[in-house]
Amino acid sequence: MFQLKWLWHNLRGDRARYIIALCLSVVGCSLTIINPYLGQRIVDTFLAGPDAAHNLSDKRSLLIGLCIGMVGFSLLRTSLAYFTTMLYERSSQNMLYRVRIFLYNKIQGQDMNYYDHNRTGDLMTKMTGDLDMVRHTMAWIIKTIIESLTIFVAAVIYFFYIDVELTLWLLLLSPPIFIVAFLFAKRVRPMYTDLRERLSQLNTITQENIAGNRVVKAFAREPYEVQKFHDKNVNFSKANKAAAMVWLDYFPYLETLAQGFTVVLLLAGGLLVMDARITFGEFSAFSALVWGLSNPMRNIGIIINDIQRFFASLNKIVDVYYAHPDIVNGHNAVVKRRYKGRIQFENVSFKYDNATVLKNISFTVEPGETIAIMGATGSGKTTLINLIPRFYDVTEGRVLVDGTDVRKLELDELRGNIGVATQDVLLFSDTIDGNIAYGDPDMPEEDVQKFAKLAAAHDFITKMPDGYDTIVGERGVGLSGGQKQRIALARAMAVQPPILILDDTTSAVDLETEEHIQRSLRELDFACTKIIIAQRVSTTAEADRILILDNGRVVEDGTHAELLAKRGYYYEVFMLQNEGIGRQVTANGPK
Ligand SMILES: Nc1ncnc2c1ncn2[C@@H]1O[C@H](COP(=O)(O)OP(=O)(O)OP(=O)(O)O)[C@@H](O)[C@H]1O
Repeated sequence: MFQLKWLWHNLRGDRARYIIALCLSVVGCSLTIINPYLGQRIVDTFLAGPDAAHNLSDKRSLLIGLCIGMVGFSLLRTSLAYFTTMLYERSSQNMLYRVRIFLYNKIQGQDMNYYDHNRTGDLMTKMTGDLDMVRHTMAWIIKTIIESLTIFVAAVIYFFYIDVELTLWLLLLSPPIFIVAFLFAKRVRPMYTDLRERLSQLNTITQENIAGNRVVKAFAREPYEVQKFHDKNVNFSKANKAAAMVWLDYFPYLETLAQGFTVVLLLAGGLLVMDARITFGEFSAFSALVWGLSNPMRNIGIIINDIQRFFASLNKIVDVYYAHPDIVNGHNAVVKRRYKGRIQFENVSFKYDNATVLKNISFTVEPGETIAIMGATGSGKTTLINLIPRFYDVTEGRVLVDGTDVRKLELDELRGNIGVATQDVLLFSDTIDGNIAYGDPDMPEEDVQKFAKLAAAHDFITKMPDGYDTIVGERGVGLSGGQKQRIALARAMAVQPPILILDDTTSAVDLETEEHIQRSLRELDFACTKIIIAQRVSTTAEADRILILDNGRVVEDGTHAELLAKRGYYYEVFMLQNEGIGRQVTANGPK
């Protein structure tokens, strides 16, 4: 069975420990028949046998020996159970640790397409609840199955040894119990798959809500969000109750049948005692061990419930476990090269699923050139630059860096040569220093400050209470939009890449600061090809070339002056913006 194979595979490193735990479970549970046997001897020899009174005075040492034996075996069983549980816990926790690392690496290695199609809340559920269900299976479900089976088999063998007929009478109850259990399992299985899905929706809502709490507050939508959460919570709770109710439908039958063991024992066993076919001691052994038959039957419901949860969780985990990104590292470069920074797009088209976003785009950027990309929102600018570091692969055509198709370049080397400041700025919960030096944690303090100055961030950073050691919260909470952008820009420049991609990075900074940044970008002390997405003519005007995108196509391509002369989209934007900013930029370039 696939699930067991998967568990076995991932138990690597702890297999011996786990097998020992299973063996000890079997040994420990087999010992359960010893005390009823000793009890049987005590009853037959000292309480109910024909020579009981005589034996009580004559064989006192045997009685003491049997009693000590009972206490000794109880202690032995308890110690074994303690040791066994420890082994189960250690092996299952070790496995959980390994699989969690594996899954985390898998998730890290996925491409953008994967993240587009997977909800964060769902991935979090896989990494936490689902993985813990797998651990629970190893440490509890399999253990309980093995122990219940061992006790059942040991009790049946012992019963057969005492009286075959009475044992068969008792076993008559097993087939109906298995039928009821089978019907229950069949009905409850889809419910747990559904339950797992609802849990994931609940987690997704919670995660989105916490991450987006500023938007929620800004729109005063707390009651709406509470209601949304409430709906999902009710949804999950209802599914949980429904699954529990199904169990209650079957529980009375299972419980009655399990109780039936005692009834059959009392009736049939009592008759056999009266017929003197079995002794009182044997009857007492039967009654002491009858739980060995009825308890596993009672546990069946709980075990089936947990197994179904395990199946639902494992199905989710293997989605990640066996997921293969489309964009992979073809080979590992021994020495990472520094590129010159030549970028070519050759007849590039791109589709997200079925929607074509870029159509037949061709252009070349020479090393050291600065190219600006402008266009209406949704025209495909971000998508276009995402193709250079291979966040996505082209659908048609080729993207080349230094004359080589990016799909043939080593991925880490390629990405290591590109500094990106994305449109949505994400800063980590770390110091400002740590955020700027993210691409090179060994970066000296002076360099961090140098790039912060270039990004016009140094002044506001030094005014903060702890300067560069100020911890910025998740998503850069505590900083303004423009401040976050400047830290992200410093982070991108700090790796001194031969290719720098800036996606609307100065949209939230004032014009004066932007000018400072423009100057810095012009005067960078390392060779660098720059691709800048911008909406302001003041940003694009100085670029060596400007591309205008419209609906996924390059509709204008030229210098500032050439595009103004064309009197197309760029000219219109220029006119609109110049009216607003007092004609800072002229048709001959910026002043
Ligand atoms: N991950 C995605 N999955 C599916 N469609 C997407 C995805 N990202 C963007 N799109 C679609 O692709 C088109 C181009 O988006 P893109 O982000 O490249 O535009 P843009 O020009 O950068 O816009 P903006 O200036 O608003 O940032 C849009 O229609 C958008 O809805």
